[in-house]
Amino acid sequence: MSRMHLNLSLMTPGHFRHAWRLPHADPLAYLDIDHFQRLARIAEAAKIDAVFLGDGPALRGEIEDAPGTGLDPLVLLGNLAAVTTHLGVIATSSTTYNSPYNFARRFQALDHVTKGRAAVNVVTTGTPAAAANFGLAEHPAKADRYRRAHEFLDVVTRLWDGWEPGAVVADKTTGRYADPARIHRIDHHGEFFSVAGPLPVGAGPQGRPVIVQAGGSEDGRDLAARFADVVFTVAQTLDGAVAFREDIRRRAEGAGRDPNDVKVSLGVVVLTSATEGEAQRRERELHATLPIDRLAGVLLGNLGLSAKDFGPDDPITAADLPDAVPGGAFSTGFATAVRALIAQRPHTAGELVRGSAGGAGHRLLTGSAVAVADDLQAWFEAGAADGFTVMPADTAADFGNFARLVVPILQDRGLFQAEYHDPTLRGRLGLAPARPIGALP
Ligand SMILES: Cc1cc2nc3c(=O)[nH]c(=O)nc-3n(C[C@H](O)[C@H](O)[C@H](O)COP(=O)(O)O)c2cc1C
Repeated sequence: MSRMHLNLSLMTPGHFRHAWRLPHADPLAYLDIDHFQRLARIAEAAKIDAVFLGDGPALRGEIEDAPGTGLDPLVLLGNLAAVTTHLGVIATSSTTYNSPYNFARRFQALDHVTKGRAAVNVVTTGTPAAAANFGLAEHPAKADRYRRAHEFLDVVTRLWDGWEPGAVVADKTTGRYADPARIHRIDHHGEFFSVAGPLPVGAGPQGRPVIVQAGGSEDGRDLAARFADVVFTVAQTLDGAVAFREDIRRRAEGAGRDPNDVKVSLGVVVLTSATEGEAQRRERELHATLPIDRLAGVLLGNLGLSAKDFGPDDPITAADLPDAVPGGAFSTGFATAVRALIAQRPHTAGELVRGSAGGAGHRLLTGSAVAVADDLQAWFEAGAADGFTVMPADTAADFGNFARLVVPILQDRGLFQAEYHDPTLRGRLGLAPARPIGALP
């Protein structure tokens, strides 16, 4: 029986960003390293593959009603390496608002300090506000962001591959430390970057950190087909998820890769408790924290609709939707997921907001541990994903509930690992050893 992969998001206070209002919640937990170390230990005890943090280099969302983006994921996740031994760490980082040399160096360092458990979730950044933090008058157009991302990852992977195995000889007798002939410059000159290389040190245990990609547009899918080891995706419908995974595998094959070397990790917001009744009660409590009118306006904007035309309780039909996702949407992937839901039947913006935990697209799965396990098993066995990136609805409750209540059911069914069988994340994901995509001189 094939096994699913499971990642857990550390997003705090939860994928319900307004969960900070609940009586038990600590409104500053998203800044507390003890909170995150506690979560990392819970995840490792459950044999979770990796913990994950989304990110954007700007204050995102309305800070007036909820915390948005939190601590820099690289700094935070690097700290968790010190309190874990097997748990992978997936830090989101931008190809638009970074230099490839520093990016390559930082994630190579993360692979060394985690002893082969590092992954980067590459995004082109969906938050226009980031542009002003980097001296740009406006957020680059998506096509330009993706063209830059291709060159960016080509440079990064070639830098990661720049030191051949055995470049360090460390001969104490002759005093020769390394063989310069086995350490390669890349001398890249392209549209966006000029980078000489090499990096100051050689590769970590994985050769290359695992590359996760999140972006569901045509350009996003092409980038994933060429570089991604894992694609983090979003779907509200089973058919939509199955079609996306088939498309990614087809595109990877078209890029000359083995489609089994690209794993699809489907995002799902999980709200689970020991009983169905308690889960439903908690869902009502979390829904009550949402500023529905404002969030409905954000969601309508992502669909290319206006809050002037649709109130939170007005049904949106497929006929109301523009032919294509608007260019300014946070993510085509998210908007496509919601459009697929509306294509099944009309939904109100309020329903869509509640059904995606107040966000813009990930499916909310509420239920008892058995019901959640049944649902994940059904989507996995239908070919919707190679695994899931589980986003706790209320991290203070659902992170631990998922790890302690749902994971053992999946393990008992033979659907998830009961032990860590490989010390590196790349090995555990069943990925081919890292190999040069860009040609070394
Ligand atoms: C599942 C998923 C997760 C994403 N997470 C982030 C994120 O954490 N930060 C971010 O800036 N963009 C995120 N995005 C958006 C894209 O990565 C990217 O930033 C850009 O908006 C293009 O997305 P698109 O190809 O889906 O249109 C995410 C997209 C998807 C589909």
